[in-house]
Amino acid sequence: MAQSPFLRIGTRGSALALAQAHLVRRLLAAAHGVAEDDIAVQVIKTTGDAILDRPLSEAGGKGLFTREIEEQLIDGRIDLAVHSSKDMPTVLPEGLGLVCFLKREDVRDGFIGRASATIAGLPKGAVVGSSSLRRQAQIRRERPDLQVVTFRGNVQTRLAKLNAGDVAGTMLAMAGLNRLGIAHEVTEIVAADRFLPAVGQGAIGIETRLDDTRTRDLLAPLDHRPTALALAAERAFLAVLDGSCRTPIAGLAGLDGETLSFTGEILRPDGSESHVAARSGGASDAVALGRDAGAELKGRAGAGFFGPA
Ligand SMILES: NCc1[nH]cc(CCC(=O)O)c1CC(=O)O
Repeated sequence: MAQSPFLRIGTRGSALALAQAHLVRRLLAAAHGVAEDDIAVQVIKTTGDAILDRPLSEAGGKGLFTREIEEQLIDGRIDLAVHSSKDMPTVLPEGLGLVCFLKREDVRDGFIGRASATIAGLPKGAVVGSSSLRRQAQIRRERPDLQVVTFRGNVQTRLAKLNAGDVAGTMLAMAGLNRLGIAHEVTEIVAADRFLPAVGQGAIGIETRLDDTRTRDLLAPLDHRPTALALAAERAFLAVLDGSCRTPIAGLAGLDGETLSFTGEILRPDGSESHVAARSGGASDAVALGRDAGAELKGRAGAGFFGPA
């Protein structure tokens, strides 16, 4: 590596995070005609990586996976941080922003079943593992008889628990499985209008200091406008509703020509009730579309919808 690298990327150390950071490194090297070795990838351990024994929603939520990385951005020890947009809080530290989104991967969830290839085929009362409150609620809505258990750890840990027979099935994002080259494990791909995905699912987001024009200019060729517009709508929706991380929320936007369509959903944790709001409009209205759908659902849900605070 050169004396001082062309760029310094910060990332978490999970296999998925590393795959994503290396993808961004490859794209940046190709876009600017530099060697991949001239772009440093720095692994940063976060509080979230260290907590494996309880649901993250109880440990303090989404910021747990980003704080240490953001400190290094602010200190200038790294130039950019590569994230799964899905894991990013809607409010970022002062001076930082998600300034670039790569073209989105598959937005859908995949079911990996052992007792049955499909969710519908699972025996009555079967145990399904999921770490996501959204997926837990969506599974319970379809199959109130199933026992849904919280299932933490990275993708590999979860597959190991599945193979050990701890559960009859689990659900993971197709995007992560594709990036890890293990999508062949999936026994049922679930359509996005059946399990509406998490806000940001499948989209890699890149965070920088907002005043770092050099890095922002270097990232510009990687930015995928349809994904960025979809994320603007989805994150505006989440920001209206995101009282806490203990809330099953889903949202997905897509650009067709210059028309942006957004669908958002909130669910009771037990899946017994859900509400959907949809909006479409011009690309320049992305934030307003998401916000408006969020406000509608907030009004329809009323206090206590997501359960006791
Ligand atoms: N919270 C973990 C997480 N964050 C992003 C992904 C998958 C990749 C993506 O959605 O972009 C995953 C794993 C999963 O949900 O299966």
